[in-house]
Amino acid sequence: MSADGRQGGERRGQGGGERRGQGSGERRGQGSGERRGQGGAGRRDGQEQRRDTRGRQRGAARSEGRAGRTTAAPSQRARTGDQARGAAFDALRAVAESDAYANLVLPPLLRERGVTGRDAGFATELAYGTLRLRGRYDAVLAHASSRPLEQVDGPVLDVLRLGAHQLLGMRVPSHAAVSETVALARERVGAGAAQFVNAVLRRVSERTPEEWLAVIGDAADPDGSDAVARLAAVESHPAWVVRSLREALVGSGRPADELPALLAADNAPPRVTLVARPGLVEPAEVAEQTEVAEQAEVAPAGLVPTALVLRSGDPGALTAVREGRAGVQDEGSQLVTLALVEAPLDGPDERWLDLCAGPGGKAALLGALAAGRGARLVANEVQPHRARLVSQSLRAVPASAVEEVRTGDGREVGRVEPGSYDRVLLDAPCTGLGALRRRPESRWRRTPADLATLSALQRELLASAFAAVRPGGVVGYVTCSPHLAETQLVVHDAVRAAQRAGTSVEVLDATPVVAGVAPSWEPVAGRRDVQLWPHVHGTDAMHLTLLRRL
Ligand SMILES: C[S@@+](CC[C@H](N)C(=O)[O-])C[C@H]1O[C@@H](n2cnc3c(N)ncnc32)[C@H](O)[C@@H]1O
Repeated sequence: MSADGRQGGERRGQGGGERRGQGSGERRGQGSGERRGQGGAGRRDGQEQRRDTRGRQRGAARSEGRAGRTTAAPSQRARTGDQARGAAFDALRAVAESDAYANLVLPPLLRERGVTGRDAGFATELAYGTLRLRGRYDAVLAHASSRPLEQVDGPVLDVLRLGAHQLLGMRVPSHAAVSETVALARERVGAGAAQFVNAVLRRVSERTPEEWLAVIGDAADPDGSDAVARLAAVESHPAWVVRSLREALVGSGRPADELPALLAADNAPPRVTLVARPGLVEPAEVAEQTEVAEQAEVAPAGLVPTALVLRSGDPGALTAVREGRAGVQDEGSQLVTLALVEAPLDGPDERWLDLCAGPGGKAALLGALAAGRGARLVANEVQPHRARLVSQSLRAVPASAVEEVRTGDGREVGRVEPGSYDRVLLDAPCTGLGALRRRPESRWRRTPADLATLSALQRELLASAFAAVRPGGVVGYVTCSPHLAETQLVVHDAVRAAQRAGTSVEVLDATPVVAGVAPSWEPVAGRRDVQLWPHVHGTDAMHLTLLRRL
């Protein structure tokens, strides 16, 4: 909870995600790989004071150069609504109408409107939290509304969801949450709809969040026999995702009863993790820069030595991040990259390939490590604009360690350059079901049909990786999805297909390698691959299988 009675907002830029169709991985702009500019909540600057205890902006009119409006009648002032809520609403509409990504539309909206500091944090948590918890809030609103939600216009429903998140997810005082949201409704969807919003939100405010969870859980699962339906409603995930995550937990050797904790972790804003790229900057130097930047605070992230958690402040304010010597990168991404580089290898270790490199977070870490070992990296990416981001991400890596950043279809590389690389990273395009906390809307967009398309692509890319690596070389197969159809099944099928085609590949035991780079990580009995989890490791649910071509 913040000093003004609301829960702290999410840092801007936290809710990563990629453009549609680009599969998984880190967020766009990450380091330049991941997004920058995570100002938002938690900043101890003058902006913090600008929101009063009712969650309203104070002095916003003055700071936005519209001081003249403050002389208007109170009713007229209310109609101007609130810039932060307005921006959150517009982001939700862009997501609904234009298939936009919230984390791509909201930051520019906030910049254009001069919403900064604490207000930006409020708007970000409001938008991202509302999107993540949409399923839960729709179940609540269905109870509170006199009309079936299917008959409520999209913009009105989005206003209601924003109100529900303030009441139940952000603990904005009820009177402020209702009156400010009704003002927003009046401004954006009209007076009649505002009355409806008022009536529904008042009903929502009559119960505590805990009471609502019991109500919607019981409605979804009246006789206590359908745990998936209950969890889907209460933890706001589509039922097929709940089932898939349960299968992934069990299939990776974890107990099914961890499922509620996993789903809850998907609903929490992720922490901002920095990578200090080895040889380019020391973690201690990054920490010192945060002292200079004053508004930042870092601490070791805990799993791998390159990772630091940025507790507050804007990563973009750090010189090392601006220069590309450090970046914003999930700790799981760091772990799998470090593990590939540490995998035992006989013979030369000179030429590395990142087969699906965009936007370049792992490529930058690989490049930094390659520079320290006298190796050279080829980074391949199918989309030209993402290949440009890879180059940007590699800007601090010595040129001698970067052979080429190229645009091309990774499925062709094995055929065109057979047996040419000592280590190959395949960070495959995937559903991103392991990074739902970063991509607020993605759980509602993904469908089981995506799995068929993506897993076919993953198999082809892995076949290409097997062909591109030299005999004795190592392939790291990585996804930021734990879905078994994208992890274990793809590996199993691709190994068998390679065998049939005359290429022998063995699955290496990744556990000693990962234990070497992440001493606090605990292996799971009976498994040679590695599956990370947000509720256990605080990372995205990254998967790693290490393979050697024989
Ligand atoms: C999971 S992301 C990679 C994230 C990246 N490794 C990082 O750490 O920043 C997958 C990438 O694969 C790219 N991709 C999709 N199909 C591809 C293909 N056929 N060949 C090469 N890259 C492809 C996508 O555009 C996307 O940039």
